Amino acid sequence: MSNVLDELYSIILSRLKDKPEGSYTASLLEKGKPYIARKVGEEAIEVIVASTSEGKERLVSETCDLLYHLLVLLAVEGIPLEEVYGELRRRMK
Ligand SMILES: N=c1c2ncn([C@@H]3O[C@H](COP(=O)(O)OP(=O)(O)OP(=O)(O)O)[C@@H](O)[C@H]3O)c2ncn1[C@@H]1O[C@H](COP(=O)(O)O)[C@@H](O)[C@H]1O
Repeated sequence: MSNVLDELYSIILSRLKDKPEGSYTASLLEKGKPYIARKVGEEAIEVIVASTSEGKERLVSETCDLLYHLLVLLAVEGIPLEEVYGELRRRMK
C-alpha cells in the first residue's frame, strides 16, 4: 500500500530522471548534492525555530519542507525509501 511519502518520493524520482522545465526538484539536482544537503540542514533549523515560537501550522509547513528536501537527498543518493522503512522497523521495540 502506498502512502503520501511513497507518492512524493516517486514524483521526485521522475523529476530527477526527466528534469522537466520549471521543476524545483530538477533545479536542486543541478545545484548538486552538497547544496541539497545544506537545504536539509536549513529546513531542520526552520523546524526548530517554528517549534519554539511560530505556532503549529508553521511547524507542519516547515516539517513538510524538511521531509521533501530529505526525500530529494535520499533519491539523489540512490537510497530507496523501503530501506529507511526497513531500518525503522528493525529499531521498533
Ligand atoms: N513537496 C514539495 C516541496 N516542499 C517544499 N518545496 C520547495 O522548497 C522550497 C523551500 O523554500 P526556501 O525558501 O527554503 O527555498 P527557495 O528560496 O524557494 O529556494 P532555494 O533557492 O533556497 O533552493 C520552496 O521553493 C518550495 O516550493 C517543494 N517543492 C516541491 N514539492 C513537491 O515535489 C514534487 C515535484 O515538484 P517540482 O520538482 O517542482 O515539479 C511536487 O509534487 C511538489 O508538490
